[in-house]
Amino acid sequence: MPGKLSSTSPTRFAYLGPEGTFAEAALRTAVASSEGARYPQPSVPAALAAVRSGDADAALVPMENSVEGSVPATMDGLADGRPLVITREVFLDVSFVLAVRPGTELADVRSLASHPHALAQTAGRLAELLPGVVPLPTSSTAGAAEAVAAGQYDAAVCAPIAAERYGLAALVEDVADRPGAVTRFVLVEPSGALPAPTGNDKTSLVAVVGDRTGALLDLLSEFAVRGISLTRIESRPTRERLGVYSFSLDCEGHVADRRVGEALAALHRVCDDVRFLGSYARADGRENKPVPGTAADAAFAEAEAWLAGIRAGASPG
Ligand SMILES: O=C(O)C(=O)Cc1ccccc1
Repeated sequence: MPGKLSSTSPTRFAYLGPEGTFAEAALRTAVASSEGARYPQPSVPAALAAVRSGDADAALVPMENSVEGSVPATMDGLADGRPLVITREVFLDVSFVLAVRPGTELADVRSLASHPHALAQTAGRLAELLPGVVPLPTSSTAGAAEAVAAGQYDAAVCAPIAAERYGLAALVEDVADRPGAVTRFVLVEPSGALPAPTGNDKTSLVAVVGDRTGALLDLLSEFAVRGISLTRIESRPTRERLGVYSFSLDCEGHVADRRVGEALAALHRVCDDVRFLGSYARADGRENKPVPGTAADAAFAEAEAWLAGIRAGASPG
């Protein structure tokens, strides 16, 4: 693996590279350089593989965008393979420039490349600016900028900082169709890492439901009856056959909270498969909804004591 760090290094952070990606910007906002070394990877699967192999201690990868939705490589990379867990989420405002080699004008641009999410968020403007130019996907925005510098494409959609990093000129600034886009990144670590509850946490998981009537309703009910609010749910193909899906979701609360732990245990009973993807501090600037008194840890503890009493032969109270 290029640039592998020695095991005596401080924390080794893999990220979707090369230098100049939004993932790098997100990592810089989340982790001071004194806390570890940054370690660019050519793709999301490569960043996750670096953690699985032990070449990196953690990886920062894009999870979803407010305009374009989830990043399939991250969703599928976390759902399959050796288990990893999310220990942190990071939100980043993204804005794009159309970057070219200095001297290139719009009329010279015959090829254009970027990460599919960047292309999707700029499709309207690009069609106006460059009619007839078919955009090509790359594994990152900065990867496209690097390829433009190498003469592989005429233009890239990337962060202003990537244009600078690869000696390109920003021919058009702010090329997004909708201003204000936010991307959510996640820091993932080997399974077993579990940040302590903060009181405002989220839990992520993937559940495979059976091909039967009401299977998704059963899954949702386990959250609803315990007063747990979902913040995201989406289906992904399991790639086994059409008709079998996994549901990737985030809910409010920490696995250490009784209601969340019991919901997870219930899913383990009612779903074909459940993978815990981590509990971590909520970082979108919003507060979890108030927990009904009947779903608080104290209510679970009281009910458990009551049941234990019955089982021990105490007179029903
Ligand atoms: O390619 C990048 O720079 C990334 O970090 C992925 C991405 C792509 C488009 C918008 C946000 C994040």
